[in-house]
Amino acid sequence: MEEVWLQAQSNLAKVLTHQTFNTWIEPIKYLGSKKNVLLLEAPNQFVRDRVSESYLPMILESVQSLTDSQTKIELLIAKPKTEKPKQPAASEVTAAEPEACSGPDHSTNLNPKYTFDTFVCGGSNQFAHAAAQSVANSPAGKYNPLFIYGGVGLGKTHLLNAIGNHVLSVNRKARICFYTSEKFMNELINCLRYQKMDQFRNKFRKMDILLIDDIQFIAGKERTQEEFFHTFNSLYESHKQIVVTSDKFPKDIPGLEERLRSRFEWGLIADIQAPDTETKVAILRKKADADHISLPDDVALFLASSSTTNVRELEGMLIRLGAVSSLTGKNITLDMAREVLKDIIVDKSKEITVEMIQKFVAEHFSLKVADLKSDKRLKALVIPRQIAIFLCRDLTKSSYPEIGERFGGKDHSTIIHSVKKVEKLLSQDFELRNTVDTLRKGLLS
Ligand SMILES: Nc1ncnc2c1ncn2[C@@H]1O[C@H](COP(=O)(O)OP(=O)(O)OP(=O)(O)O)[C@@H](O)[C@H]1O
Repeated sequence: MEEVWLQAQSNLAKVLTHQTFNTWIEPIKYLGSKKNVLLLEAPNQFVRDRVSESYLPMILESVQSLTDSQTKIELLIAKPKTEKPKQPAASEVTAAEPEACSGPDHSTNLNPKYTFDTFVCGGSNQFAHAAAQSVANSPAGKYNPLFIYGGVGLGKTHLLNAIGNHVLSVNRKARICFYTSEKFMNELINCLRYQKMDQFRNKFRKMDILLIDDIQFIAGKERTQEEFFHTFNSLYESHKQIVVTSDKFPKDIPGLEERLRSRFEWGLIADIQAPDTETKVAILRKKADADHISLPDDVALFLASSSTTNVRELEGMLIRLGAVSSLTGKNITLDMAREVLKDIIVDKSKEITVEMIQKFVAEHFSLKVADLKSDKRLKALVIPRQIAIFLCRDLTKSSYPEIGERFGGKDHSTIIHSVKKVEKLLSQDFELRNTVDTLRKGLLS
């Protein structure tokens, strides 16, 4: 059975990111077996709970594909050791002692490029921009917490950094920290692993300004929400400023604890909408000037008229044009932009087919389309297959039986099961959610 566990781990390593694997799967050790039960051991209760909550079905599937469907898993908690915990190997990126646990952290994580000066204010973002400026000018004043929400690539992170950079420019000694909620969670996990929660708490609770990006990712993460809740309370009670961003309004974040939701609503909630064409042109102009790219008006308008509202994508187009221009020595023209961006500025009416999805997903996971259609139960195939099926349901008009037919004649109940499985994982596993988002975006672009 030990061999089985090692093989299951190595199969899981292929489908999970390095970070997830190192944080959750690698620390699980083989303990023994009795009858058809595989006994595994988590280093502590926190890891045990989190793995049970989010990864056990995956682990079980992996183990059963190597043994049989009767195999069960019992995940126990390791007995506390009295000696000092083993230090991680240098190669264990995520298991490295977190910043909070390795002494005072003087770094703010702020991106110096994201300031109010480099932010273009237009109708779509003026409310959030004004709120951010007000907070930057008088932290912990009227608007505490400030909750900024809006779609992907609309400037939330930029504004969050702008607040921090402004405060720092006025007061170099201000204690500011910018964190994504994912980094907050990973640091929490590592501090729990190394039993250094005091340092974690001290670090965050001594801040003058706490800036947390993409707070929606802590939804459903019980322990992270609890710790964030206490951090929030401690800062709020000491009249320190908290600013968070999210892709949704607090009420619309599934899995967000009620007590956090209500706190986010204590202060000011400001949204950022998709930019209109004029704002897109103004952003492109500013970016072109900053990067010394000569951008004619008609080309700026051509880019701005593309259907994307994601400013990051617009910037990407501009950077690509700038690169082609400097490599070929040719000026940017409308014809050149049309040619260079023909794969990016796309015909949105393009119809997505099951075959396109199968090919795209297979390429993404370096698999054969035939493997996706097969009935093989290898872990490295099961998840990509389920994702492909989910995307077919999501992006095409095909019915369950039609999708089943195209996936090697599978029964429609198998297709429904796959769709439901991915739907469930999407709310628990942000790595999987990122993968699905990337695939969806790639197919739509
Ligand atoms: N109004 C704006 N003026 C100037 N640059 C902008 C503006 N809005 C967005 N950008 C730029 O677009 C890029 C994406 O913005 P940002 O990362 O802040 O988006 P976001 O809303 O945080 O996205 P995500 O949801 O992916 O976290 C950044 O390079 C940012 O500088």
